[in-house]
Amino acid sequence: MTVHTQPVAEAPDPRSFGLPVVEDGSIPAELRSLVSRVHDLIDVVANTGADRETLAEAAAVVEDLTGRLDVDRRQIGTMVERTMSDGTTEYGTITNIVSGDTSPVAPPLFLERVPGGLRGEVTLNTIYQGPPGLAHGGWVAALLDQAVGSASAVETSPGLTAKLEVNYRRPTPLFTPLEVIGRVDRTEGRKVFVSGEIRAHGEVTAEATALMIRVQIPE
Ligand SMILES: CCCCCCCC/C=C\CCCCCCCC(=O)SCCNC(=O)CCNC(=O)[C@H](O)C(C)(C)COP(=O)(O)OP(=O)(O)OC[C@H]1O[C@@H](n2cnc3c(N)ncnc32)[C@H](O)[C@@H]1OP(=O)(O)O
Repeated sequence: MTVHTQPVAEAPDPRSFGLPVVEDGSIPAELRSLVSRVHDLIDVVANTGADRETLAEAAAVVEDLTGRLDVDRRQIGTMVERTMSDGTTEYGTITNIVSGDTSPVAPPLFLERVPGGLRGEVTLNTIYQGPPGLAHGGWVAALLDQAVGSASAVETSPGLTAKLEVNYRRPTPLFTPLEVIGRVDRTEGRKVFVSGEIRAHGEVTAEATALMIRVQIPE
């Protein structure tokens, strides 16, 4: 007797909220390289002293490239599924401005799991400058928001930030490796109390406490 088996369709992970999902491993190396080159371009453009002729040429080249790349745009909300160092997966929007794989504006921040939360390293260039040589306070808050939000998502389930309090202890320097940490302190139903910090040379430059509210994951 021959038994015909049907391949079982894998149910979509509810953590992707029914949105299109791209696996991080399937992002072409060429796209990753382009994102990185454009990231460098943003920093260079913000600081260039090139002559007018070169600037005009560059603007035309970039305009042309923009036109060529503006095809098959991804749906807003497209998620990336990332496999962490411990083998677990997490979801985030692929263009997330702080840590999205395809965002040329993202620093980028790679967070890895540690007991109770996440830890990552990032070095900021002049794209993120506020005061001279220092990170903009809004970006410091954005890094902390992402770290605590992602920690809450991986330790419990995804949610939105209801409240974020940042204490700026010391200036956060550019061009210096920063350690970014987010952790879950306690959970009460949908409320997740989280905290995190940024360190430069081992010293805390900013710390945050936040309240994440877990959203209903569709059945
Ligand atoms: C369409 C949803 C899709 C979600 C998909 C998520 C995928 C995530 C994937 C991967 C994570 C990656 C990480 C991201 C990191 C970055 C995070 C951000 O940038 S988030 C954007 C900025 N934040 C907002 O835009 C929130 C705007 N606010 C709201 O939408 C609502 O206020 C919300 C959802 C936060 C709460 O609204 P309610 O109606 O669901 O719930 P209520 O009943 O008001 O609150 C629940 C409990 O929380 C308390 N609460 C709410 N806000 C509070 C506050 N500000 N302070 C103190 N308590 C508060 C309330 O008192 C209540 O407590 P009691 O249950 O009664 O004990």
